[in-house]
Amino acid sequence: MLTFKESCIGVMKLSKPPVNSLNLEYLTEFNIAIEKLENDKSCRGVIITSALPKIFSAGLDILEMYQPNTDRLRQFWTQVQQLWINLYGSQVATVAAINGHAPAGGCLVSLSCDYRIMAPNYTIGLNETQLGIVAPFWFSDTITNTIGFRKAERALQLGYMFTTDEAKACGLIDKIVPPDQIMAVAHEEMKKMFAVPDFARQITKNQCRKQFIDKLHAKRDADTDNFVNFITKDSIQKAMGKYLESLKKRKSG
Ligand SMILES: CCCCCCCCCC/C=C/CC(=O)SCCNC(=O)CCNC(=O)[C@H](O)C(C)(C)COP(=O)(O)OP(=O)(O)OC[C@H]1O[C@@H](n2cnc3c(N)ncnc32)[C@H](O)[C@@H]1OP(=O)(O)O
Repeated sequence: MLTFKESCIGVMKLSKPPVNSLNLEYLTEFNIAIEKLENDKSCRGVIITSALPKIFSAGLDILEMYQPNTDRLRQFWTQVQQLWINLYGSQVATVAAINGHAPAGGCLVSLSCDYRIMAPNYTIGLNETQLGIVAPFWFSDTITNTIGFRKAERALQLGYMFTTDEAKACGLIDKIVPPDQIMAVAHEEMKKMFAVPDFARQITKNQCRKQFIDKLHAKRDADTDNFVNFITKDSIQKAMGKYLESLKKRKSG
């Protein structure tokens, strides 16, 4: 993770080649970095983007979920939950500068921010069902809160990956920006949020989001148990094995 501060704005650049997949170590690093910025009194905003060309993040590292060690799998999921709690509940203003594809966990990271700008000709969405897995309730809550129930239900059922244009049309992202302008526009959007007194913006954000974060807090252990029981099922392992094979075939084909 490349993290630096530009005045009162923290910039986090995901930099885990080849595709910024989020494994246990990288999620832990991500959480530490966001918590550090959150606790820095001089930091009012955070921009999340990718240091890699063409990929914002490929989402959760599928290799963590394929033929897993159960203890590690639990730790992995705890870090995924924590990242969502940290980002969705963040008191600083957050902008996702989506400069590449953003499937599944990559989409969730961006949906957890306050504002999303995206470069053209990429794809974004919660594609979990295409892997034969199910987005947990807090993933669904997050997309539903962004694009509304009907569109979210349809997109989740299909595991639909939106083009940048489609994402803009349904409100999954807020603005389409050429890649060379994405950081400049992220700063402009940040300034718009800074024009509102921090405490008023923060209380409003809490009013909108707290109930969803509280829901995960209340069910956190059960959510981890569900995840581990679900992922370790033979049928789910088979589906994930097939998906990994299809990724490799696509590459060679
Ligand atoms: C009631 C029941 C409740 C139960 C609750 C259960 C909850 C379960 C929910 C679990 C949630 C999961 C969320 C996720 O994030 S799952 C991950 C989904 N991600 C994807 O599907 C992305 C797949 N990848 C791609 O589409 C493409 O790789 C790309 C990102 C568009 C990039 O394409 P590109 O052509 O540039 O690159 P390659 O495809 O050649 O990939 C390069 C190598 O990287 C490997 N790879 C890609 N993505 C991942 C990944 N997510 N994890 C691990 N590895 C990945 C790919 O296989 C290549 O590897 P190789 O070089 O070794 O062949």
